[in-house]
Amino acid sequence: MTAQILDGKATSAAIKSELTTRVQALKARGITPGLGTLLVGDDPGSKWYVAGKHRDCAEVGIASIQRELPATATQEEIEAVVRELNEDPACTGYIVQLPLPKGIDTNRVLELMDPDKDADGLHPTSLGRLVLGVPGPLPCTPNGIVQLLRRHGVEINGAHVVVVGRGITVGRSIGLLLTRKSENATVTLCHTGTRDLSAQLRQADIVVAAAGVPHIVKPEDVKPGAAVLDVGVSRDENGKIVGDVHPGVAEVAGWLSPNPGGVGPMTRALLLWNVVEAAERVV
Ligand SMILES: Nc1nc2c(c(=O)[nH]1)N[C@@H](CN(C=O)c1ccc(C(=O)N[C@@H](CCC(=O)O)C(=O)O)cc1)CN2
Repeated sequence: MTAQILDGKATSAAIKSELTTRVQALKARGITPGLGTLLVGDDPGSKWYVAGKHRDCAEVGIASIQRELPATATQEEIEAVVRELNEDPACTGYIVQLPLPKGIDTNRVLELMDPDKDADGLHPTSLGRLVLGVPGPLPCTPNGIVQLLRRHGVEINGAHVVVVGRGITVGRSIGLLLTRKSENATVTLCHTGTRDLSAQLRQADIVVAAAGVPHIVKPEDVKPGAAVLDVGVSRDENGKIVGDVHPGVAEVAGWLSPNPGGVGPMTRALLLWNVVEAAERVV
């Protein structure tokens, strides 16, 4: 078997095209959605991701507000910019690019954000709303995964999903989405304390690999025909991306998200989605 591709590039392009129409409708009613970004430090990867977010905004007609601080910025200086973005009417949603430099209390920064402007869906209020089933921004990578599966016709209803990794951006939050009545999956969350990861993986109809451990999901761990989403990003000695999923999985799985070109572009598209939805909510 050679797995069918869960094509994040094509799917994100389709979502961006839908969002362009929604942005035009908002503009016709006098509302211009604006995404703010706060980048602290000069990490080349973070710079590249932030630049990509603004390119995406330009593509769909969302305005851009870019704030940058040096790596030496203090907690107070970062919090001052967060307060400015909270007050800026042109900024209808924003993100603080992660990770923040060592020594900065990230949770304190995130908690200071106006939850109604949380474009990442990672503010404690947004996660609480998700638990309670109250409308609000959804975490971008988990929502991107749900969209990628739905738009390729992969059955989520009743599926057993095994998630590897308990980080807040993906592992911990995706279970909240997938166990909603609208998705109706059963979710097992595996992590470094899981005794027999292979045994868990072999039960999965859908695998979400978000551990950041190269090739942690091996072909012999995957049930034939399962859908496998490769979220982990590690780099080899040449800087090339190495995912959490071994390439041999393509011979066993029914569906596989490439990495790059799978979940990453979806994360970017779902960020724009949150900005548009937030603007639509205030109309
Ligand atoms: N505030 C946030 N910080 C971070 C997030 C986030 O969602 N919110 N996620 C990551 C970085 N990230 C977005 O910020 C991100 C990473 C990767 C991609 C992506 O499209 N990757 C490409 C490959 C790119 C490459 O070759 O390096 C792909 O998968 O095809 C998008 C967004 C950490 N910080």
